[in-house]
Amino acid sequence: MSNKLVLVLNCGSSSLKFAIIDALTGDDQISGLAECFGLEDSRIKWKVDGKKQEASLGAFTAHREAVEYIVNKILGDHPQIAEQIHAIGHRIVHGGEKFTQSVIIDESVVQGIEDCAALAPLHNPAHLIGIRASQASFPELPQVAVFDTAFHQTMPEKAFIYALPYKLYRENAIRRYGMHGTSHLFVSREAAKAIGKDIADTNIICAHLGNGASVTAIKGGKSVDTSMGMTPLEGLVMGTRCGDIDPSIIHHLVSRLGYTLDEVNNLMNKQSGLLGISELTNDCRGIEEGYENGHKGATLALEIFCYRLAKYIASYTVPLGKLDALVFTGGIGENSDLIRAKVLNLLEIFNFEVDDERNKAARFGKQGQITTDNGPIALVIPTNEEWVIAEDAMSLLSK
Ligand SMILES: Nc1ncnc2c1ncn2[C@@H]1O[C@H](COP(=O)(O)OP(=O)(O)O)[C@@H](O)[C@H]1O
Ligand SMILES: CC(=O)OP(=O)(O)O
Ligand SMILES: [Mg+2]
Repeated sequence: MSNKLVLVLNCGSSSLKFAIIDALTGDDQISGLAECFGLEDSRIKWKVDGKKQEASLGAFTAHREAVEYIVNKILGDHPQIAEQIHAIGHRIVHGGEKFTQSVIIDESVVQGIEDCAALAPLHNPAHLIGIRASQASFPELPQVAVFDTAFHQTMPEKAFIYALPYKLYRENAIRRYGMHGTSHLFVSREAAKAIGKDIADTNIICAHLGNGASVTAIKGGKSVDTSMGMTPLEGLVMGTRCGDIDPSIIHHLVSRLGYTLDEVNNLMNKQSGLLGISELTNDCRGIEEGYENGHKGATLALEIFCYRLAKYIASYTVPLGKLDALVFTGGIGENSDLIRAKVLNLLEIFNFEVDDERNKAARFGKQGQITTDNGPIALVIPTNEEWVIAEDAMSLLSK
């Protein structure tokens, strides 16, 4: 059978991740990242057959130029790959309540994504630019939207309604939506396979720890609670995002300390989290290095990150009742044996017993159990959001 390749685009506010991926096997033929949009040194990096390449995109360029570069230069150099692309799959962070599953993009879908932009102002406008650019570059190919929020649409009202006047939900769609759904879905399915259980009978807590981070309680394959909220700001401590804080701090910053609302938004999204606490870096590798060298800020940031995460994990035993596996994924979850061990030790009440050898072995893309066989199971499962997007695109198009 000929390969069914899908070009997957994940447009962020200042970057674009892409992959050309086989929907059947999940293997990527080409993958890369265009970054520093709008700055003097916008650039693109990619990998073909394990070989890394890099180029400048030109000063002050952004999504459109990046898509054009992918089409004209990268695919131009690899026509045998280009001609096997059947569809474009777009990661869309916010689909509100309108999109409960992936859809083929038409003008009404574009309008729907635009309608959700107020709920994800950093993400959805960038996705729309990516959709328009790839429609222009690939007019003959179908485009599919895959939503981060869709997986969490199974949450019950008690998990998604804020304790605000109900009218704000009814009239303004203000509620918790949750993100990283594509990752939580993939990882929970793989975890069920790894422990030899049917996903329908499985209770899993999944911690996706990347630049953004969220934890989800998954019962019978369905999301029943998750830590991100109306936007990706709620919940855990993240690279540059604060996660949960007392909402009155916003009023205090504006009325007493003279911040504008835009400055507060920027502060909480881009200057907080690991970066804000450590006063060193948002990158977990740098935080770990600081911690090893006795850097006070990095040590505190690491401690708060693990403490908040452990508290969330413990609280998700409430909707689940019982736990078959705790799963770590995302750049931090897949690589930081230090953070995993710290979190499992904080969860002592559940009797997790870290197996140091297994914990060290499950890094850099390797899946595995990281606890001993004497207690509850914690696993590392590398995520693959791009594969889910490619699979969804091909299965929608074959209907
Ligand atoms: N070996 C490692 N040890 C600890 N943290 C790591 C390691 N490799 C990557 N990370 C961390 O993973 C995070 C990025 O995760 P990733 O899932 O790639 O993010 P994104 O949300 O952009 O997809 C960064 O904080 C990075 O420092
Ligand atoms: C929703 C979100 O936080 O995405 P990312 O982790 O890619 O920033
Ligand atoms: Mg990611």
